[in-house]
Order: sequence, then structure tokens, then C-alpha cells
Amino acid sequence: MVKKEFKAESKRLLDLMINSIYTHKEIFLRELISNASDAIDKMYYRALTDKSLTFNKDDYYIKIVADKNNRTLSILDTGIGMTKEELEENLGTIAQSGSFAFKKENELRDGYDIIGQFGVGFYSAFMVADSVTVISKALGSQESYKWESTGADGYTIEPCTKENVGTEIILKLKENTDDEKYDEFLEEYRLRAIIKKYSDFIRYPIKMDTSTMALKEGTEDEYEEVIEEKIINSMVPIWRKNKNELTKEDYENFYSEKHYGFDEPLKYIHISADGAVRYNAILFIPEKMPFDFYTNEYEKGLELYSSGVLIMNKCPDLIPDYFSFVKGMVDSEDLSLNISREMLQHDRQLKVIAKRIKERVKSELQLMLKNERDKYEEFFKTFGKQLKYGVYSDFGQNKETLQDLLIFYSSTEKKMVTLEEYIERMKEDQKYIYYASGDSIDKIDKMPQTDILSEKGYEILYFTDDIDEFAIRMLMNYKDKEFKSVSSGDLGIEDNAKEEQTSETEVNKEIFDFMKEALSDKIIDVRASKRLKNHPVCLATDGELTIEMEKILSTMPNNPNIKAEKILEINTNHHVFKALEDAYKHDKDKLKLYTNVLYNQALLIEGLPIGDPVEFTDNICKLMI
Ligand SMILES: Nc1ncnc2c1ncn2[C@@H]1O[C@H](COP(=O)(O)OP(=O)(O)OP(=O)(O)O)[C@@H](O)[C@H]1O
Repeated sequence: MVKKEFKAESKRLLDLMINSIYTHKEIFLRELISNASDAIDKMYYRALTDKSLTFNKDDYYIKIVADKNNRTLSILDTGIGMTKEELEENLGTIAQSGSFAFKKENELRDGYDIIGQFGVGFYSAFMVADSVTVISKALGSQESYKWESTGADGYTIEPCTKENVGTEIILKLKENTDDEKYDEFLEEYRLRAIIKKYSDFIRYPIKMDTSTMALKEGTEDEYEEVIEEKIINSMVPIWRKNKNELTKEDYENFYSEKHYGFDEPLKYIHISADGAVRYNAILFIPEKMPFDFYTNEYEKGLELYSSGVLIMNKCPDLIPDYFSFVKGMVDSEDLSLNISREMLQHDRQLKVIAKRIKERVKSELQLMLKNERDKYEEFFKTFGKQLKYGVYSDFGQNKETLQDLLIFYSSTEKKMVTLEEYIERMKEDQKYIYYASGDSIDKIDKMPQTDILSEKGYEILYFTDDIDEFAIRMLMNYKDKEFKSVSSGDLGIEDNAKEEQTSETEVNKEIFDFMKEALSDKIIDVRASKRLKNHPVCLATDGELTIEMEKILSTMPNNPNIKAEKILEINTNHHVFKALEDAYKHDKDKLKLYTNVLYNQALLIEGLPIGDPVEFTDNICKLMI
């Protein structure tokens, strides 16, 4: 027997291979099963082109055998096998891929899922094995050969006996260390889990002897171990099946089998694309929010398969942040993988797929909004915030994509409405899209600032999420209509109201100046209000920052002193104003007291904290005596 040496560089390459290409040792099984599947695929192809051969699907399978006594794990296949020369060429030369050559020679394109391309996967066996033995009999050959290697120091090839065409790979597992327990690769549950994870959709059966405890015959309570050969992979992935053959239940089962969520998905989307980049995808919009959705632990992304083999558990680049709730998978044979198959070499194809997925999810949501409104509202209640973050983030670059998916509660319709529906209903003289911000619909309903707009029959959108105003600021306008807060200093309603307000403020200038002085830097102005009908006082704002924004920003660590420019608006038609006038004439200290009480009332209405609650309650007491 002649021992052949690896070339010096090959030794280093093998060492590199074994220790640095892959992040998880368990992928050796994925690689060896993929090779076995490729070998059967080649057999299938040969049978198609060679009339003397027949391909009976039942004869072709992969079998995994764990032998705990000898610490060996074997992967058998009934594929095309390897001749002596092929063993030497393919397993003696690193980066020599017989599979890639086969694909090229036969100009295989659609329909063949040959996985191998780099000629390195086989060597991953050395991550878990001290020695690897390959026994193979090639199609059309009478002889069989045994290839053996302990890794970097070379390999031997010798004739052996093997009855059937195919290959058997025997791994002598490494001894356990403190950090690594190689024994686990002999455990049925572990092997099943690895196969399910990476190779579930290999299209030939992967068989394994499985043990179960069964009632011993003739006894009532004695159990015995029964060994039974079982197929452990699903073989045909649901995404390769014809959509017409699949039912809602099939998709729902897939959703739960894949552990995408514990809920039932609200919507599923099945894409089979055959264009510039070929791919299949099954996407789900969950019904419930994952418990960790708004935590750092939540990882967005879709499962990525290449020809049915799992490449990445969560590929984040396939889905934008604002659709991060979408679950599912993509399988494409057109991806250019890197050598470890854990990453992509180029992301060109991935970008194309991601763009299509984004468009498809958007259009499905739009359809749901149009045709299944209740369902959409349910969706929006759960994930609407994410869409609003999408409008706000990245400097608003996704606002066009997302604006028509937004819905808000409407003061007039008493239900959720889209911006488009709002625009269609706008009054002729109405210039702006009005919104009011607050903690809840109930609280906004009672906001005094909405009185004048409601009286004019203008619709108001209620913003109850922290993000709402920020998102709308980023949106700026919708179909050329600007947004305006009901608390804004200038509501932009017809001009004479504004004039009236200015002249009322002028008439009462002295008293308002006094009140402004009394409140010093808390407010920038005191004005007569035209928006108030039944309430004596409210706050309005000038400038960019509204009161709701102040509330949100002031809770953030860097902005404790951020303040909106507040205006105290006084309803001069309210009988309280008479009391203010009287106090101004006869008792200025009392007016100070009134001003303080009114200002604090306005803060309370806005849900803002009172600067000095003790002073406020003392002031109320003073008024009572
Ligand atoms: N079970 C097998 N039956 C027949 N040929 C095999 C088998 N395993 C490996 N080979 C041959 O050995 C070659 C090298 O295998 P290896 O796993 O290193 O690379 P690959 O599968 O071609 O590519 P990749 O690194 O992308 O997996 C294969 O291309 C194939 O020709």
C-alpha cells in the first residue's frame, strides 16, 4: 500500500479548513448529507441520459448509522459512487469539486439541485473525526475502493469489497474534551435535530434507526426497546409544492413546525419567482407580537436556504426594519455563497430578493387594508408602531412606501381611517390635516383645544402612540396637505377668527401682560383664545416642539430640560374671565393667584406635571377661604 502525501500547502489549507471556515462543528453532517444527495442526483441524471439504466426512486436513499460501541458515525448513500481515480481527485485535492465539474460538463441548469461547488465540504468531517474512511463503488465499475485519512498527514487508497454501488463514509469520532463533547454526534436526538435543521428538505429519504419503547408482547406492563428504521427528513419542502395543492392548514402547520410563532399567522404569502433571480419564499405576518419584539434580543430576519439546504437561520438583509415582524423563509438556487455556506459572497441576488419581498409584503398589507379592514386593524394594533417607526427612521426615506399603510382614529368617524380617506372628506375651506395628541382616545375627546375644530365639523386624527407626532413631522404633508396640531398657536382656520383673536388680545393687553409677568419664563405669551368654547383656559404652542413631544423627549436621558414654547390661551367669553378682570382692577395679588391656578389647570389638562404641587394646592385653599 503506497501512502501519498498531501502537498505542503494543502496541509495548511486542510488545517485552515478544519479549524477556521465553519463556526459550528455540527455542519459536517450537513456537508456529508449534501454530498450524498449530490451523488444520488448524478445517478438520477445518468439514468435520464443513459437508456440502459433505470432510476427507481425507492432504491435511492441516505442512511445515517451511529455506532456507540465503536464511536463511529457512518453516512451511506446509494448514489453514483467514486472510482479509484475519482477518490483521488476529489478527496485528495482540496478545492476540487467533482460536483461542480459534473454540473458544468452536463450543462445542468433548472431542475437539478446539485449542491456542491467549492470542493471543501467533505473535509469538515475532520472537525469531529480523528479519521475518515470512504468506501465507494462507482456506477459501472466492478471494483470498490477504500480511501482513508487521519487528516493533514495524507491518505491511503486500497481495493476493498462493497456489494452495491454507492458510498459509505465512516467517521471515527474524536475523544471528548473539556469544551467539546463529540459523543453527542452519536445520540439519536442530536442527529435528528441537526438533520431537521439543515437537511430537512434534501429530496431523498434520510433514514436512521430510531429507538422507541413499546409494550412487550404478551405482557401488560413490560416495555422493551424497539429499533425501527425511519425516514427523518420531510423531503419535499412546502415552498416547492404547487400553491393550488396547498391549504391554509398546510401553511399554518409549517408556521408552527418552524416555530415562527405560537399564534396562528394572520396572513401567509407564497412567492415562486422565476425571473432574473429564481427563488421561492413563504412569508407570514404573525397575529401576535413576539414577547421579545421590542427588546434587544429580538432578531429580525428570514431563514435562507440554498437549494433546500439551510444557510442562515435569520438573514436580516432580506427584510427591512419596518417589516421586522415578518417571519418565513427564502430558498434560492441562484445565491452566490461563500465557502462555508454561512454567508453570501455577493449580495446582488439577495438585494433583488429583498426588494421584491418588501414590495410584496407592502402590497399584501394594502390588499388587507382594502378588503379585510377588521383584520388589518387587528394587525395595525399589534404592529402599526413598527410602520410608524419606519416612516420616522432613516431620515424619512421610506415614508412614501409606508404612508398609505398608516391608520389613525378619527374624531368624526369614531374609527380608524387612512390619510387618503381623511383627505377625501376634508371640508372645502379646510387647509390642514388636524391631529390631536394624548394618552388615550378618551382623553383627547375631552381636550379643550379641539372645541373650535369640532364645531367647524373638521375631522381630527387622534395620536395616541409616542411615535405618532415624530412620524408625522417626518412625513410633513400628505398629498400636499400639511399636518397641524390642534394645540398649535395658529390653527390656520379662516382669517377673521385670527383677526378676532388678535384684537381681543390687544384689547386685553394690560391684563395679559400682567399674567405673563406673573408666570415669568414658564410661558412665552398669554393670548385670547378663539379655539375654546366651554373651557376657560388651555395651552397652545409656537414653534416646532409640541407639548406631546416635550413629554416624550423629557423622559429621554439626554433631554431632561427640553421645553415646548407654551402660550396660555384664555377664553375671554368664559365667566372666569370676568373674575380675572375684577382682580386686575381691585386686587392684583388675587390675579397672580388666579393666573397660577389657571396655568396649573392647563398643565393638568395636558397631562403635564405641575411644577410645585404644594403651592398649587395651597393656592386652591386660599381661594376657598
Ligand atoms: N458521497 C459521495 N458520493 C460521490 N461523490 C462524492 C461523495 N462525497 C464527495 N464526493 C465527491 O467529492 C467531491 C468533493 O466533495 P466536497 O464535499 O469536498 O466538495 P463539494 O461537495 O463538491 O463542494 P462544497 O465544498 O461546495 O460542498 C464532490 O464534488 C464529489 O465529486
